[in-house]
Amino acid sequence: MKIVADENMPDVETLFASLADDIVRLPGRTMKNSDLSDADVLLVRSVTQVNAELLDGTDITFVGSATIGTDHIDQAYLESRNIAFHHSPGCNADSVVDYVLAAIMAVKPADKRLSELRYGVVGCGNVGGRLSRRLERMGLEVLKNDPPLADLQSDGFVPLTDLSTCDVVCLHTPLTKSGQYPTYHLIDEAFINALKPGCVLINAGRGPVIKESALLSRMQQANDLQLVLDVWETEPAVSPVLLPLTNISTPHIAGYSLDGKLRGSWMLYKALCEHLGKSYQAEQKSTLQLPQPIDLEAGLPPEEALRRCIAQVYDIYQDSNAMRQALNERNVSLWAEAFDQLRKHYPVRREFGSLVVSTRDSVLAEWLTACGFDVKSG
Ligand SMILES: NC(=O)C1=CN([C@@H]2O[C@H](COP(=O)(O)OP(=O)(O)OC[C@H]3O[C@@H](n4cnc5c(N)ncnc54)[C@H](O)[C@@H]3O)[C@@H](O)[C@H]2O)C=CC1
Ligand SMILES: O=C(O)C(=O)[C@H](O)COP(=O)(O)O
Repeated sequence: MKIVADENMPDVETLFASLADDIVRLPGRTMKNSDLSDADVLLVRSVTQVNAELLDGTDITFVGSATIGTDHIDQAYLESRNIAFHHSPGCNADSVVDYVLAAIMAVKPADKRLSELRYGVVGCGNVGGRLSRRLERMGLEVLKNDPPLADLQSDGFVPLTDLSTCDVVCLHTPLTKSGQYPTYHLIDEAFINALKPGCVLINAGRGPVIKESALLSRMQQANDLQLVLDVWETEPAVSPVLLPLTNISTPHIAGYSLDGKLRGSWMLYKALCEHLGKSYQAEQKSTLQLPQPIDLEAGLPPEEALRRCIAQVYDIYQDSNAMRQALNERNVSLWAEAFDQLRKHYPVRREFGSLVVSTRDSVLAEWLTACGFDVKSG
């Protein structure tokens, strides 16, 4: 069996060696039909468009995407050719939630406590659901918008327009252009113009969910939103006009904890084993080094404790500054390439849950557990 896999998927050789005679690694963005002529299995990330053009005439029987999102996959085509498809739902959801909490702490007004702000979450699945639960457990007020989920369980959701009263709005929908609730340009002029001055708008879902021209228009007229953009309408190309108007700008790395990436590869390994009727290890074993544990004195203000814990595992400004520097030192025509290079060479980042926090303060212990850390109290 021959596997062709994206070069940026970790652990493929270790996991899949026993299943394949040949494993070939290729850059995902430029994978083409002729690369797959004698392959049986294709493993991709979000940058490969998997469709008739890529697969017609090939003998691929299994496609795996080590991602949560599936907007790059023509699932109807795969079904029509009876090609099995699996992705990795939830694999990097905690990583995205960590990113959002780090972003909120980085850009929230210095004179406001977290509890003085109202939070809006659009899309409450794996990522938005976990984010909402963490925020609610932290005692914060959260307005949730998710029409497909609301249709199923009715309680606890509000219309999108209600979120214009929020101080922080986080976008976590898939990118869809059809169906009852399409998300393409969901965040349009009407929503953007209704946002409160000072609102923090965070997009760690998919770029085209925001109509960038409408965002640009508000920012050019009023420059009164705090923007945290991890995803971009035309990525890997980034708007050179929008970039300087953002507070935090990153190259689609919200889900790039090493934990999340390894989980994505593991989920595909498990799916392929099941597809082939082969047995596999019951659990994914982590060999990752833990971040330096942290001890927190009793009586520390909770937000200061959170700040120290986040600093131990993730510096979001480092990511943002790296992107700005890489783009600003190049001609705009080279930005797309630079964006992909930043993603390819992304440093090791661990999830909040990998940080062991010790404290005797039971209030802090409860709060930091809610924030997602591994707290040892007492
Ligand atoms: N920036 C990054 O690194 C990452 C981005 N993502 C993106 O985030 C998206 C969400 O991820 P998950 O939460 O795991 O997906 P999910 O499928 O678990 O949840 C998506 C939620 O969005 C809801 N939704 C769909 N249409 C909607 C609409 N019109 N308005 C409001 N809500 C709507 C769905 O009902 C569902 O509950 C992914 O599809 C992917 O595109 C995911 C991982 C990493
Ligand atoms: O899982 C998803 O969906 C994502 O957006 C991934 O974090 C994107 O990473 P790549 O697949 O583009 O490496």
